[in-house]
Amino acid sequence: MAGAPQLDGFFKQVDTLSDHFIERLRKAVAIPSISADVARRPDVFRMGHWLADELKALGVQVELRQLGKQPDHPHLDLPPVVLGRYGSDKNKRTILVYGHYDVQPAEKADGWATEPFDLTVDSQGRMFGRGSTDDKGPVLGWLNAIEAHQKAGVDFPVNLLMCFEGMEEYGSEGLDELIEDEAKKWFADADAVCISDNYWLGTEKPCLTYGLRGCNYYSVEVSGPGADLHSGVFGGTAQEPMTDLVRVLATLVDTNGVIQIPGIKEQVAPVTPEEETLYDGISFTMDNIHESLGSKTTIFEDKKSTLMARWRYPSLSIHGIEGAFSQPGAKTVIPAKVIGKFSIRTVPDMDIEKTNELVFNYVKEQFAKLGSKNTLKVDVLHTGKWWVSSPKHWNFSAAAKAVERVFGVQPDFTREGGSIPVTLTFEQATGKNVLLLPMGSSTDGAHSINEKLDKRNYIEGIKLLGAYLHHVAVEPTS
Ligand SMILES: C[C@H](N)C(=O)N[C@@H](Cc1c[nH]cn1)C(=O)O
Ligand SMILES: [Zn+2]
Ligand SMILES: [Zn+2]
Repeated sequence: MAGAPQLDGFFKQVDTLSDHFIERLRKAVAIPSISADVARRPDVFRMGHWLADELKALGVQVELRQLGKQPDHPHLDLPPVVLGRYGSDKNKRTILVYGHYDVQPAEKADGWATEPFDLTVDSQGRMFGRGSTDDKGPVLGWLNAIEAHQKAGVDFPVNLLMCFEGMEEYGSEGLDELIEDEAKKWFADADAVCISDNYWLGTEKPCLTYGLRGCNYYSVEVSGPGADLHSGVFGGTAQEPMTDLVRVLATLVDTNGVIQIPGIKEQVAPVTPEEETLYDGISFTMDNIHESLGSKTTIFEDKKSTLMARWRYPSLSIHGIEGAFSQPGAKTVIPAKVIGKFSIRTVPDMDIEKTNELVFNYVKEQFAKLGSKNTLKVDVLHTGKWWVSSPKHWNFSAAAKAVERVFGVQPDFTREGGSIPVTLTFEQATGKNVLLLPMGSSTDGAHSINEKLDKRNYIEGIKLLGAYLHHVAVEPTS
């Protein structure tokens, strides 16, 4: 292959250092940096500082940016954004990478087979631990790639800018403003952006991702009694907030995922003839989704409808009820105030504000129909817009060559059902192409119990990130 970067020395070094890289992931997973849990905020800070120290030890220039207080908790400091710069050679391209060091909540009692913050490697090379795949493994992938270059004595092919945040799982509070602020400062030299924070469609074939759904997250509060009540004393005499709430929540979506709120589906962009032909070529089977779902309870029986439902149609999920009795046993309480949480994954051409208005009006209407004397409050907790770009850019062609080099296959070009709201912000603020380059696979269980990252995905993923940087350094401008 003429002009192909020499990568053997780097690859060999990654293999040599694999145990060390797993130990680095073990240390990261051990810090329970749960952004949604106020009590864990010191751990989120600890994680940000640990990451900054690891970067400094590798010779990366690091600055921590403070983002002020958290809007919905005015006394709580937001964790710092870790900015890094490695290299400043005017003759090299500059790549900006983003990731997050916060994680979803996790407790052994949720049903984990192992301690969630104790990385546990089984005989099949599955590394279980909260954040292993989302997103500590991929974030450390960049650090590991730097270290392997240093130890192999291989010149680092690009200048690397880094932006690692600690609030992604809580809606990336404060980050949009920072990105806009730094677009002409810390990020000014960026030629392209790469984000490693999503997953392959299956377990064997890597993919490059050019689209994400957005996320509008809502709360519905129903209150009435002055305090929690005895259901024997007050049952049948007091109007119960929980009864009202479950009836309202039940009107949002049906068993087949059809959103019942008028005006939502009307905003969805029509399927084009070009798009119709796209799905057949994607390496994805119903077995893939059944495996990652852990059951055969899919809404659709065919691949195309399933992919379309994940990528290009909105979905509404009900997540939980704050204030409701949820412990084992049979407590006979009537909760005085309950807050239901649900979110809508949004797609082109849905508008955030229009969607909020439709949701608020619908929820209020449904509550009014109950004729309850209780009080309803509906609110939006956070929003993030959908993102779709073109994969016809040198950033993507370089990544495709890197995939072929490391895995010996051509990647699929995919969209993602999840959301990384700052992707669009990076694209708009820097004016540069953004590529999503996932490390983990479809069975990793991000956000779920027993989250894991396969050792193969981690180690080959480090090679992939490094190979991408080599290819992107020499890829002709398209
Ligand atoms: C895809 C990414 N790894 C992820 O998990 N993103 C979250 C972002 C989010 C949106 N609201 C709260 N967090 C997700 O898609 O749920
Ligand atoms: Zn993530
Ligand atoms: Zn996540």
